[in-house]
Amino acid sequence: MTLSTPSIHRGLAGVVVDTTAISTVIEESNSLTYRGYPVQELAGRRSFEEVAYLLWHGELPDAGQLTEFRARERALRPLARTTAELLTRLPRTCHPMDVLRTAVSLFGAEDPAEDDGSPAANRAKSLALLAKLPVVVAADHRRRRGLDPIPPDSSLGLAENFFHMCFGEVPDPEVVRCFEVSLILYAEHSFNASTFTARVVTSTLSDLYSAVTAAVGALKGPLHGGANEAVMRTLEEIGDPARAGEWLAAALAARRKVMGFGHRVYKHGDSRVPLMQQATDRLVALSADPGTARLAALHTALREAMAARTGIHPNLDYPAGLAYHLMGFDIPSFTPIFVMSRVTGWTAHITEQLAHNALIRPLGAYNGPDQRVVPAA
Ligand SMILES: CC(=O)SCCNC(=O)CCNC(=O)[C@H](O)C(C)(C)COP(=O)(O)OP(=O)(O)OC[C@H]1O[C@@H](n2cnc3c(N)ncnc32)[C@H](O)[C@@H]1OP(=O)(O)O
Ligand SMILES: O=C([O-])CC(=O)C(=O)O
Repeated sequence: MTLSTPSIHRGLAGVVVDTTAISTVIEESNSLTYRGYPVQELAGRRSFEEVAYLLWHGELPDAGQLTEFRARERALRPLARTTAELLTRLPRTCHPMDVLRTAVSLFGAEDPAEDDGSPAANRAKSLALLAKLPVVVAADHRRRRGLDPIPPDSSLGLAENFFHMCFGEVPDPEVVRCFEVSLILYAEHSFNASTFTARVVTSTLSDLYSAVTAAVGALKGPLHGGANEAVMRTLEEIGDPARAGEWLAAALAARRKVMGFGHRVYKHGDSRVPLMQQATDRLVALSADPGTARLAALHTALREAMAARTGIHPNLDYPAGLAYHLMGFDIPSFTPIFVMSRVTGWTAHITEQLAHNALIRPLGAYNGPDQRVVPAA
């Protein structure tokens, strides 16, 4: 008997698994829209809080809705004392993504409505995550330096407050704006690996915290969100703009993946890169550090060498990695900052999955041994 070979889609490349009304990449114009609005226009004209509202509600808020939304986000920031204490007991050497993953899990454990999957309950949980995750990331950023946490300041917007909780001060408004642009560009990207992870967990009718915990784990990997940290480590490894070409030749010969380059969907360049690169260039111009010009030259040299040798374009993580370094964050906090933003997209997808749920359960083509008899023990 001959069995017909099923077609295999390794990595689900090119497979359309469901519909979504949240965002789309438009191939012809190489653009990305959130709920129909070009992300570049949103980044130029709106705050990150407005974009979060848009992703969750489908429309931008009017003035009254925005005022209420901002007030609720600010009120939800403080962590429960038990959660804050538990997080400080994690090893100081663990990666901040481990801290964040644990934090989301703890938020679920402390929420009496954890298993209420109604749209209203999930919206409230999503807003609480948006408000609390920056507090966790900032406290951990300080813990790594042996410093006490700075409590959230409800007079400050989300981005400004995050800087204040990390460094005790709010930087130049242009720096805050570059940060906000990065949060808006990172917020949502359709069925990427971490969002798909959240949808898989949700499809079993598990709770929102479990889905977000799993998504944090998926984003940590260097082929996905972890690449923004890997970009800075690559630049550190190369060290000198003059070495970029030689380093790249050796990396490609060793079949190493160059972090911050390539994309599963964009094959002609990531639509978000030009705007993020513009923000990064602005940060370079604002920097008072004498080493910045050399670092920026190295960043450009590697991009140009990669284009010349492979034709592979940078993805959003390439300019964002350098931008976060220039803003003063240490490398391990780059992917956690991505989480602070992407939690908006994940939770929008969780709501959408629940509204039209079907258990996500693909098939595998078995290629193990033929059926055999268990030998007697
Ligand atoms: C926000 C984000 O998550 S954006 C993505 C962040 N991730 C990274 O920057 C990690 C580096 N990039 C990569 O590993 C890949 O480009 C991915 C995982 C993002 C996309 O991968 P895929 O769509 O599966 O493409 P795939 O890995 O098959 O690449 C096609 C070819 O280009 C090569 N290629 C793709 N990206 C890179 C890269 N960054 N460095 C070197 N070669 C690369 C592959 O080796 C492959 O070559 P081959 O056909 O000779 O084997
Ligand atoms: O879409 C992807 O595969 C990865 C990505 O760029 C993102 O999640 O922002």
